Amino acid sequence: MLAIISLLLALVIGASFYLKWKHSYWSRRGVPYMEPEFFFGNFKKASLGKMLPSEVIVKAYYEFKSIGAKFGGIYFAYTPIWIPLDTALIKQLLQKDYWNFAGRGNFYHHKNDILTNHLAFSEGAGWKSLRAKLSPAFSSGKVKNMFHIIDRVGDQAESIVMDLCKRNQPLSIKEVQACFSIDVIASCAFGIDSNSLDNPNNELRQHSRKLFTPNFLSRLLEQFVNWDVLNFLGYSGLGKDADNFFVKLISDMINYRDKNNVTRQDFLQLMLNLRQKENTADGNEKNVLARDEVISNSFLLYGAGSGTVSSNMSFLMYEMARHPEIQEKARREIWEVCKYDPEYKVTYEDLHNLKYCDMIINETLRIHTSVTEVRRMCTTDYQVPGTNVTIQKGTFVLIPIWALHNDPDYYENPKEFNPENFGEEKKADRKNAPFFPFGEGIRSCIGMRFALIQMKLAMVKYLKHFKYELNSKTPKDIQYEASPVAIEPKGNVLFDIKKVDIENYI
Ligand code: HEM
Repeated sequence: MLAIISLLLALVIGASFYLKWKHSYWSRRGVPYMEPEFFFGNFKKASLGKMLPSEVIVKAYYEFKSIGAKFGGIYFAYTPIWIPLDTALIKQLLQKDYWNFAGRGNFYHHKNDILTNHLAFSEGAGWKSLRAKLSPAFSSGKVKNMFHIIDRVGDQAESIVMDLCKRNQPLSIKEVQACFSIDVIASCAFGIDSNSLDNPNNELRQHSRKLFTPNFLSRLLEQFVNWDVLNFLGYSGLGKDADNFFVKLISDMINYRDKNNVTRQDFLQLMLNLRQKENTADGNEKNVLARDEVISNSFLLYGAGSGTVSSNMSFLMYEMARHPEIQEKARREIWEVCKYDPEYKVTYEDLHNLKYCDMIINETLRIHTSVTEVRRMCTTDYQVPGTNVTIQKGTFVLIPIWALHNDPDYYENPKEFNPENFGEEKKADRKNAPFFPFGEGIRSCIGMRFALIQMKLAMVKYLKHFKYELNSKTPKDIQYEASPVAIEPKGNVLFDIKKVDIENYI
């Protein structure tokens, strides 16, 4: 008995020394660090729901900045994460030295977990080749071809607002915008009319809700258990239900198009066109894009393109309701572009003339940076320039863009919503101020152009005919909640709607 107790005691003491040693990783490397706590590292409050994970990164940013450090280290449980804060260093990592950080370190299994075998999770040469194949699908010409899809869904959103206005009901912006974004991207990435605006509880929406619900337990499992073991045990990054649903949905659509010779101008078609054969170096033939790659990348565009746009539009409209004078200025610009005609249909080209709306979008992306960090994994040992610190291969890197965008050293009164931050007058100051809501460098967001067009057209649809005020149930101060792809405004955000008096604008 005594022997067993002694053995257990020795194991406990050994384990505790080992875990302490794991938590000394950054101090052993001479990197400033935030003091970790047992088991949780620096994410105890975040794990207990008392803080957002993104707020932990903001806290770390200011802690390191207060001691004049250019970078620092934190721990997710026992996994070290490196946080660079110096803007010159960040630019170097994302641009000149991007090849040292050619991965993101997400959970994926190429053979068995089809939906995670896509551009955003791929690394190195595989990523580079896939990115080159997919990039043409996001050119301005291709995005312009999809404008009519966004416009049609936008009209539907506009009539929903009209209907609510007539019935004197408040608008739940998160709900309507989520359906708006899902319908646009489902049409462009899967080629289906999902009709979430008319039927918010359809099957696609239900599976999407699960997809966008953060799952801390999964993230922990992925950190602690070998990925091949997880896969052997039947674990999938998204859950089996979601896997089966989305794979079947996209496969059915591919089969339908192949069988009926149907073509459309959307992302799915552009990827299907890449299935033609190419010659490989060894003289064989292979598809430029395999069928599974079409499925996983369609799914990626859906996942990356719906949550991000909808959270940003919800923040933007929240700010409009909080700032009636800014809302009014945007509306006047929209009427001007619409040639003061209530029936005028805005064109793709017209959107370029909405300069003040652009400023509002940028200010929203600055202050509420929905993708709060740019994530990388170090793929070859990297000596930080001007130091003797080496970041080891396999280290996670988080670039704290939300913190940088709200740092008073770069933006005066950073918590004040001020579109003038992106006006002509501040152009010179902006050169030194960090602003990269879509990331930076060769791996920045591939969907940026598509996202910006969608947001601007959504502004036209929401603002031209209606005014918004905060409903009494909606807090004046914006609070945040997390989703796996973005942060979004907390809770149900309701606005009271009034139809504008057209006489004031024509
Ligand atoms: C306002 C909306 C959006 C924001 C704020 C946003 C932000 C970002 C950010 C910060 C990244 C990481 C960039 C980096 O690592 O340097 C990213 C990557 C990506 N985004 Fe977006 N995004 C948005 C909309 C979209 C849309 C609409 C799509 C697709 C239609 C999309 C597809 C992607 C993809 C595929 C990647 C991975 C690119 C790669 O690894 O090569 N995003 N996005």
